Amino acid sequence: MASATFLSTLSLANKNYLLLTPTHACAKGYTNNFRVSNLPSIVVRKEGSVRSQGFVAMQEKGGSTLSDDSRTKTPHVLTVAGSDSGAGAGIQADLKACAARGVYCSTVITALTAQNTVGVQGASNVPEDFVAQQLKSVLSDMQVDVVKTGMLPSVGIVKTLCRTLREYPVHALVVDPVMVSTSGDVLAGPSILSTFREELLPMADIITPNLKEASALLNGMQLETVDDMRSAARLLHNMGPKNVLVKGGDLPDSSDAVDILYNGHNFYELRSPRIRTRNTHGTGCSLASSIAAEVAKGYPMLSAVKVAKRFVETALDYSKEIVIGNGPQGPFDHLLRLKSHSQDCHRQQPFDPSDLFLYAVTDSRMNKRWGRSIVDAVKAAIDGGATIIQLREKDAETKDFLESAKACLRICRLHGVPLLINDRVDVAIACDADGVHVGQSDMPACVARTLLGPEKIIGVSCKTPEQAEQAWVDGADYIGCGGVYPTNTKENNITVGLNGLKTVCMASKLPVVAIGGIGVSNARAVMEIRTPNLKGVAVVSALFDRECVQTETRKLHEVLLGSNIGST
Ligand SMILES: Nc1ncnc2c1ncn2[C@@H]1O[C@H](COP(=O)(O)OP(=O)(O)O)[C@@H](O)[C@H]1O
Ligand SMILES: Cc1ncc(COP(=O)(O)O)c(N)n1
Ligand SMILES: [Mg+2]
Repeated sequence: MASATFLSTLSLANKNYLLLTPTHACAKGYTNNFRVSNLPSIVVRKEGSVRSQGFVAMQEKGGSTLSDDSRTKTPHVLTVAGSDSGAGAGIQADLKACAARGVYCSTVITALTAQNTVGVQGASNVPEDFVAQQLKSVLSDMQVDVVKTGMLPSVGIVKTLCRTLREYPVHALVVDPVMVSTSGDVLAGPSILSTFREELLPMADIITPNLKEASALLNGMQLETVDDMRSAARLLHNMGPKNVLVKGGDLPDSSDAVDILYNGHNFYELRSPRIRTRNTHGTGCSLASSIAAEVAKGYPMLSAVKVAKRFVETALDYSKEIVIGNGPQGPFDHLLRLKSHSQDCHRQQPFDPSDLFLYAVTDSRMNKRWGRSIVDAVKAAIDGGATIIQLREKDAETKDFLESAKACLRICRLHGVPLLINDRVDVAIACDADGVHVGQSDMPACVARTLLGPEKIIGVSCKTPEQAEQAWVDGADYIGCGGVYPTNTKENNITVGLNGLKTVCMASKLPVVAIGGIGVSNARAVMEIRTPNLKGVAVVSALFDRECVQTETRKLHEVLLGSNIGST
């Protein structure tokens, strides 16, 4: 890097600093801890430090305030590892772990492996100079916080990495000294051991060997007990890394998954119950990436390791029964999403506006008055022809509400009827309902959308064209418009009438369901306003404040069919 980019040196608190231009600092990867776009700023680098810890940014105007602006940057982990064609371990596991932990992950690929749940069928190293090129591309531009290493299959690649890291220092280095896959296949031979010991380990903030790898680094030392793991951690620490985590996933006869963390002063024995599952392929890679992710967010090492271990344990527990591949070691599900899609009868259907045809909205007080449970009420409404259900339980205790919601969801899924939760986004998430319905003073639809994800159904109550427009902008799927007629279900509710309904329908880009005082006697009049996006009626009292929910629902269904709209 040309020395012309140095502005000058500066003495602050008896330490020498180099002042770099932001462009230069950015190119060198020194800007990890603050916002570069906040120009004009001067980057101050502590002279002689190899790492970027302790970097400070200083405003050019108003000279004396030093500020760490780290909050504005996206945490970024670079993984330097091998590709696993089966995507359980290696680069693919790293990407998934980082995504699950909410950090950005870039990738430098060191080797391609032909791999599945049976084992490793082949491997091909990426040429050393191309590894160097990938490293430079990412590190010179992308403000990496933490580098995490996995499969480093040759001495040349290890040396290339160490050299590049000296040129482009990062905040922390996490080394998973991958040598043997869980299936027992060799991923990096013994020839790399001395380069690991002499060059890479001393640069590491943490190394995460499993039992076999710790043993190999310690010339074949036998590791069979937790005490052995402690001794190994101490010996490995002498090789120079700041922290050593000896992983005990493969510890024989242990009912717990025990890992030992040693930082040169203290030992921490981290225990979690051993999950009984075949799906442990990629646990080591995912643990190291998750540690890197937490460190990139700014957490101290002990917290990072604890959170990472809890994450792997949670994902293993969630994934213990998923079936991928025929071999002895399956991958697990980092994003905790695969199970619900594999159970056909529990799959959520995509939203279809014609589902709004006969929309049954429960009310616990009414059901109580008639001596029926919410679950029985929902069952009866579905039997009578309800096409979508909303649980609107304003007085229920959260625990009871959640239990009823889960029971109702089972019934709804069996019948292919969507189930939404009124107002309580937390309950909807907890029971994996099909969506929520929110009012104008509830959680804004755009926030609910962020929490629920893109495919859940979101409905919003609207009385005006402006509210309908906002619902569209916020990413809602439908709007509920009313009260069309006066109703006792809601206190102080303004009645918009058929005219108000028509105005909102004509302005709305979304499908509309009419609500408020609607029943057998007036449903036809509502549907006869005949705007194409009015898809149905939502009903509370006319179904649930009656003796027989099923009969009332059926009657309303017939009236709606007679009005010749909507459902096909
Ligand atoms: N069956 C399991 N249940 C819970 N945690 C596990 C299980 N197997 C491994 N782990 C944990 O996963 C992480 C990776 O460990 P390990 O499998 O020993 O590493 P590697 O994949 O490198 O061989 C460790 O934190 C370990 O304790
Ligand atoms: C490309 C590649 N890198 C690493 C591993 C280690 O896997 P595990 O995390 O199960 O020990 C692997 N099997 N393949
Ligand atoms: Mg393993």
